[in-house]
Amino acid sequence: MKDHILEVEDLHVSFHTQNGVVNAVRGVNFTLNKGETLAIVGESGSGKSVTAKAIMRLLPKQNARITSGKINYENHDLLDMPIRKVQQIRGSQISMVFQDPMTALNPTMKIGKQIIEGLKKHQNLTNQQARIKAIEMLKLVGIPNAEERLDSYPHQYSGGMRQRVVIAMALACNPKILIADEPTTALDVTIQAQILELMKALQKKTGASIIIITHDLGVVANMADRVAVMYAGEIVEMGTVEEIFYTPQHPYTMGLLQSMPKLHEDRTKPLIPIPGSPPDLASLGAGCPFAPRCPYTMKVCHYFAPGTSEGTNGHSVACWLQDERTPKELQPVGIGGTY
Ligand SMILES: Nc1ncnc2c1ncn2[C@@H]1O[C@H](COP(=O)(O)OP(=O)(O)OP(=O)(O)O)[C@@H](O)[C@H]1O
Repeated sequence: MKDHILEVEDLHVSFHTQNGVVNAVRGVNFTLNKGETLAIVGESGSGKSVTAKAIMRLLPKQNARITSGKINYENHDLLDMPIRKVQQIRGSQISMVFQDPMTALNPTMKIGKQIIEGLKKHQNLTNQQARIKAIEMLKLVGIPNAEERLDSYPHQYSGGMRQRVVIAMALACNPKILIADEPTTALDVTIQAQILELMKALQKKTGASIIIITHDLGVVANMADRVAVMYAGEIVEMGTVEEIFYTPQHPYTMGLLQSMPKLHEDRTKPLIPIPGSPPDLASLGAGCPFAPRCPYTMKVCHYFAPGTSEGTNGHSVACWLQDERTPKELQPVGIGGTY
């Protein structure tokens, strides 16, 4: 696996719903390197969270099906592993932080007890050792009066403090991978910056790899080494953060760059939304799913889905415009820019 800690290969996930089968993730491939941060971006409903939940085997049993694919973690396929084994890995080697910290916290249990239980379960510590470590973790994430705060309930913490606790819990066992799904979306800008700094500092300390799912290009610029852009259940472009920001190749990526907030830009400046809306994942046609919204569409786009072309350094794009048979003059001039 070279320096890869995680390899996702041809992942397909569908949901059985009243409206038919929703193909939420359609052939996703990516690798995560040791110590790197990979951002997954895309509009709502593009399959970001479903991809993350598939890695953690946290999809709802009732209607979700992983129809094919492999998720290799340290040379073992997580999809082929008994769930008990996955549960051991989850929380100790791969941790997840969600947008709403209350999904990870039990409202009726004191914060200290929740952290201590997790530590005892995954690290075989005694009560006393786990308590010391819990205080240490709360201090590390900047909770004042950590020792006293162990005895508080989640509702006695502010939203930002609760998310710090969740990050402390997620990192308490030194996971090798942290998956953060919109971890700061619900928080105000100052707290958001503090939480991101905290994640980076902890990553530096532990060497963990991070997958961060976000709508915010400021967060991407601040955190990511590489970026995967998702649309309609597929990764349509993937590259380093510089490639994605400065030389985007997929018209969808270009549209996203104009429609999402950026770090150093006046945040009151109006954003330009991508016209139209994402396709119905229960009834996708044969062509490129972005074709109905694409300003550069060609005839072929409506009939055949594009393959993925690999550029330099792993910058890949799934778009007919980048096909070698497409005349260069039809290719859009990149709408990159500052971030
Ligand atoms: N429990 C579910 N039952 C049925 N369909 C679902 C379920 N969860 C997700 N989906 C489908 O999968 C698609 C992708 O969902 P996902 O949550 O991955 O989107 P996302 O890119 O993370 O969006 P957001 O940014 O809003 O979180 C959705 O559009 C929806 O159609």
